[in-house]
Amino acid sequence: MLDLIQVSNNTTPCPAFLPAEKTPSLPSTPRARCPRIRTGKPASRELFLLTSMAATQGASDVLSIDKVDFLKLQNGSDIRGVAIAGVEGEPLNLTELVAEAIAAAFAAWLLNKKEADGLRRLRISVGHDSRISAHKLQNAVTHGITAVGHDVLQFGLASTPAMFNSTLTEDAIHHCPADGGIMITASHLPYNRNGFKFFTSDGGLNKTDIKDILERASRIYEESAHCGKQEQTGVVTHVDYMSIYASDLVQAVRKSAGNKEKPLEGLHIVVDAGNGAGLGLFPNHIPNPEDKAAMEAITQAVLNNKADLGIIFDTDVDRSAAVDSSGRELNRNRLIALMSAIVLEEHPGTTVVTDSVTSDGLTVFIEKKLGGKHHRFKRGYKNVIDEAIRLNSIGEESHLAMETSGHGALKENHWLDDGAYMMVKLLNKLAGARTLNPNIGSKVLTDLVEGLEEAAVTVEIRLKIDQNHADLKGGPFRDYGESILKHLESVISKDPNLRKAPKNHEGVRVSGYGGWFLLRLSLHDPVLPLNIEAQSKNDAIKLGLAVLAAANEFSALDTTALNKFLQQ
Ligand SMILES: O=P(O)(O)OC[C@H]1O[C@H](O)[C@H](O)[C@@H](O)[C@@H]1O
Repeated sequence: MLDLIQVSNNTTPCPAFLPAEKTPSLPSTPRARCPRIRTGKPASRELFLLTSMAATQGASDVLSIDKVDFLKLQNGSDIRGVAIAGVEGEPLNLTELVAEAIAAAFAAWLLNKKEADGLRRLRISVGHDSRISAHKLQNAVTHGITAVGHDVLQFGLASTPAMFNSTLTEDAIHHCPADGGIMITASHLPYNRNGFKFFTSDGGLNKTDIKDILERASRIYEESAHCGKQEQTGVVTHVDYMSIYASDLVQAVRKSAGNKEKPLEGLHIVVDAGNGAGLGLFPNHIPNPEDKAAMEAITQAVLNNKADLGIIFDTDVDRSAAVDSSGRELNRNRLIALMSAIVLEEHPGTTVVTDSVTSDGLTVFIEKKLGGKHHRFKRGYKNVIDEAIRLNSIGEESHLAMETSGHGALKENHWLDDGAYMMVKLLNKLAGARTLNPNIGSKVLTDLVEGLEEAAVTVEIRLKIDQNHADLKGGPFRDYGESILKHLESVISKDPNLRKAPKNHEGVRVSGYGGWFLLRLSLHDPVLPLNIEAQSKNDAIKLGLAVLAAANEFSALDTTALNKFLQQ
């Protein structure tokens, strides 16, 4: 299903859009020389009048743009910003013009990478989730790419894993593989945010690549203020890629049931598809399988409908979780245990890489019950996946990388961070079991996590660092956070009831009172998340008090949330 919507071919691209190293230098005092540019606001706020890139705004030839700190849009290996105005304290910073510059920067970055293969004209797939800012950003991204002479495959509503997959699919009729893919999403974040994830056939881009792209985007954004209106020279093609991707997933389930056409026939499965499609405002709950309200909603739907299984995704389908017919949640540690059971059946002895907040019970389950190895690494889905890839490269076999957040990737699926594929693995198991016993339901899945020890009390408390506090002496919050962790470590070493975890890759993880805690720095925010698991509230309080004793020494750390937990 192809729909060619636009072709043109002329005009010299604005130098701002050329790859960074080829950009001719602009006059040193461009604003004085360019007749189109005048400033009407104080220099400190640098307001340019911009004529180029205006097409997607539907604006007149002249519009104004604020100076933007592009690097602030980096969120690890993603780009995130505010795309809808109106939420107090969250000013708009992901405008269409910013999005255009970022897309042009990605194209320049990708061209640099692909030039070695002789590629001059790129094909970039663009998809989006259900947010209300999706269309305007899709148009902006498309314009940013076509204005520099590359082609766009517009997929429309798509999932993040599908965008990566489009760089691997061999399908000339649908113009695949794409040289690169852009997913417009802010994952499970609130409706006013949006952002980008970028892919090549090597996987998702890493932090260094994102920084490079944002630096290029910043130059493009500022320099484009001096150019005339850009004509789009690239071709835009609409491709119904989700049908291709979905049919691959359906084939996988059929195959696991001996190529039966309808292996799940008769089962009643409830799906919560991120709770935003169509509206994009997430009216019922945050679309996140880690979120309590989200899990309660899908559990209730399963019970009310007497369904056999419930499945829940986040908005861009890279996170997922399930609920069995009795309403038992299969998320967080339980979902990792379940996936480990499935993967270890296929690959005995393999290493399962997880994030840092996984439970001690999970280690025992993977190692003692399943005969695998649990490698507890850092938080962050990209960290976990990259670590699994690294282990394989040094000869340690690993087939599964998962986070308690519901992100997960399998070696057999190109290490694609894919919530839908995780659920397909569960459905495969179910479909396979039903070929032997047509009456079997989701109990076959629940039985696989039998024996997983779980703590009676599980909490995550997020302690904020006040970045403007005098205690930080103007320094970065990360340094302050590190000094808190260091101090905690020394306090712990003097407490005979507590033991630091022998192997630990992130923060301070400590066992004691029959449970454990982990205090670490958030990947992105000025926050120290504290996870505690214990067999009773009393034991959890003892662990919490040990943290509080160290934390109290640091006046820029807000311990209100911890105090509240301790007093409950
Ligand atoms: O470090 P935190 O603030 O808890 O955030 C950690 C989370 O950040 C992002 O959402 C990543 O996509 C997740 O993979 C990660 O788990």
